[in-house]
Amino acid sequence: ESFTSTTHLTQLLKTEIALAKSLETHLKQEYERLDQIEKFVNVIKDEIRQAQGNEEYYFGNPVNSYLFIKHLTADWYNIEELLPTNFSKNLADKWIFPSFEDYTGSATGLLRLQDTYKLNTSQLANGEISTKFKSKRLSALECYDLGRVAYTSGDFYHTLMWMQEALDHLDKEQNKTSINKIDILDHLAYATSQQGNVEHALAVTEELLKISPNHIRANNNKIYYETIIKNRTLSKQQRKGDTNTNEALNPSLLSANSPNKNYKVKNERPDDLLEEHELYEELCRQNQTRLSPQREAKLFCRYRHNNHPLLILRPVKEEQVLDQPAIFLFHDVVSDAEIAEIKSLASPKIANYGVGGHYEPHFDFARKSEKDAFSSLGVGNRIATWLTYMTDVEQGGATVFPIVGGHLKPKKGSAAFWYNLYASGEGDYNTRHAACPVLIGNKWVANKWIHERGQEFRRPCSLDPMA
Ligand SMILES: O=C(O)CCC(=O)C(=O)O
Ligand SMILES: [Fe+2]
Repeated sequence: ESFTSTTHLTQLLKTEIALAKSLETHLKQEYERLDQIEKFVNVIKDEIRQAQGNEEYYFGNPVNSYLFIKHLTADWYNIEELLPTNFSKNLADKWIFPSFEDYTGSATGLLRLQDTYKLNTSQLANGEISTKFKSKRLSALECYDLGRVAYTSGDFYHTLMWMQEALDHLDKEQNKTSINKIDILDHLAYATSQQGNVEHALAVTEELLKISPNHIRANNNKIYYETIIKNRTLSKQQRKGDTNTNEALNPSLLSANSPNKNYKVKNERPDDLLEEHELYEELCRQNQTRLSPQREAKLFCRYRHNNHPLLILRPVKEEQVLDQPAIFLFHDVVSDAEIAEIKSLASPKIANYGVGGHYEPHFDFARKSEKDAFSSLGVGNRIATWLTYMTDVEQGGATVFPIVGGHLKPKKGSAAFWYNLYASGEGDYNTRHAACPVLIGNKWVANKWIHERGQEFRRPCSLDPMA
């Protein structure tokens, strides 16, 4: 019978071999897929174990909260693709997930903290935010992903730092499969050249080509970088009339410089920062107002009652923290119960700052050019600000006054007070202020703006514009 003829069976054996091979490949892919999902589950289970019941402390660490948002966005998007259709849709219908903007926002917040508080990339990546606060050491992939966010927004200053860091971590990692060295080198070379280090970009590109000689972009870039260096050298030679061969033209010399061996590269922060912004950051790094002894001598603390019967029984602790403009702190003016109540009232006057959360320098009053700023309210301009601090902030998050050098550290239950307008109704430009990024902890504030209407007797007008 032909069905059992040896020739036929031999033919079918080939089929079986192909089947076994194909199934094995499939199984291998399935194991890899499940392995990836399992790794992700383990990461987030570990995170839950650390965060649950300890939320304030855990999320008060900027690296922890950045990674947390990343797990629920970028990382989850990658895992989603490994799951059956509708799996994630069913979850998304039931639960709130952060958006991709939340992810890039928290990355930007982390990079902002790095700039404002001059945090060293390696220390941050090793989880050493400060001597007191530690978090986990970032993996090469996590460093790379942070660099990717910077790269996508055209921020090559931070891309360079984080790709370099990713490379250093990769060298030390046992399990190197998490991220491809080629991808890191590719980004590093580009960021490096964008930051003006063409020779180094060429060295990095050559390092990449050693691993992947046929990498198309790298090959093109190599030619491009070499051309730049050559033209630059030529023009230098023309200027000097110098005919010596420049060292930079010798590619073997360049590739001898391994890009991950502490190669000194120029990485300057873009210098389009406003002078005010530099002042603001500088003030954020200080931990107090710096005043001359003469000015400091004018400041005072006292109990204040304004002849109000209740306040006579229990006067308010008043501390003047700045003379010009006069800024006061009133201590222990709101109770925990009141704070809880205020926090529950979602309103634009209440702010909760997250990772790197801040508020750039601004005035609370409307300038003359902004004629209609508060017209819909019909209450006039903001005469004064009463800013209640509803949390202590472990590190950072001060309210600073860049023009006059004021620095107020948030203190739970205290409130800051200052006049934005002179009695004439003119704005006091020295009241320009900002909220520094929160480095560690959580910051809640409530603003009470006191408007002009209704204050006519309490603070009568003056005709002197600066009174
Ligand atoms: O949060 C702060 O320290 C200041 C907030 C502020 O200036 C504002 O909300 O207008
Ligand atoms: Fe303000």
